[in-house]
Amino acid sequence: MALLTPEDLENLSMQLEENDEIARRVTGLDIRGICESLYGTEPGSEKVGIIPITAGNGIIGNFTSSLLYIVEYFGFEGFITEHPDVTGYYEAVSRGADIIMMADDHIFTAHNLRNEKIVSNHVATGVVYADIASRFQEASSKDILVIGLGRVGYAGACHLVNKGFNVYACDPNKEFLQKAVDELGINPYCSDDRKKFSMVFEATPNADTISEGMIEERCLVSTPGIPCGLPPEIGKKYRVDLVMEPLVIGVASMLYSVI
Ligand SMILES: N[C@@H](CCCCNC(=O)[C@H]1CCC=N1)C(=O)O
Ligand SMILES: [Mg+2]
Repeated sequence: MALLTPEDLENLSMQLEENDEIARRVTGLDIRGICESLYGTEPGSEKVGIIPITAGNGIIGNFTSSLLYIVEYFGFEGFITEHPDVTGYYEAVSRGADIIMMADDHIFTAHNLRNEKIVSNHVATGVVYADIASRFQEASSKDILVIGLGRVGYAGACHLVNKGFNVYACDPNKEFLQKAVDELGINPYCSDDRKKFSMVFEATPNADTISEGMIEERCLVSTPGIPCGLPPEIGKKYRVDLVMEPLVIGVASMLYSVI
């Protein structure tokens, strides 16, 4: 999984404001509205304990402080434990956390101790970015393209199939593609197909995964990025609206999915 860097997490509030405005313009809802509509939930007074984890590559600068900012922005009460790891877990529960958030290099999870709901950042991120793409108000049909069928892309594709969209998907890994065809009934797509889309959900760890032949004149691309799959010159030429930021939208989706 692509690990965040402290630089990815600089000026999150500006990235959030920009994406809130774009989401509102192209879907009619801001991030909060999309999460409420997606999960049918609203924040109560849940207390969120954020635990730094030293496993693997260890602490990422700005990570837990970014989580605290996001938790509070969406109306929850949050705190970062003084200690990391197991000691931090004990501290969070002792301090009355209703929801525990923590991440090693493989899984970033939110676990609600009260209703026992648990979610990974992969699933929550895939679902919310796919949902954003599917809400494009200028979409010309129910056809939607999913690029990447890893843990994030697969979760998003599954959500879109359940919402009744015509899901076309591609992945260089033929096993990932076959699994999605077999289990989700998606239509396999390859870039030399003549079909163009006005809604694209991209979930790959690569740049330049979106090519001119894939997109219609008006098009919404929704992706957690890192890096961005849309080449800037194509974005300009086709007046593409892009919803992309590294952490906030995925974390908001995690929180709303476990309350
Ligand atoms: N153990 C570290 C956090 C490690 C997070 C690694 N996971 C990612 O970078 C994922 C999360 C969203 C995008 N990539 C700490 O507690 O500071
Ligand atoms: Mg995100």
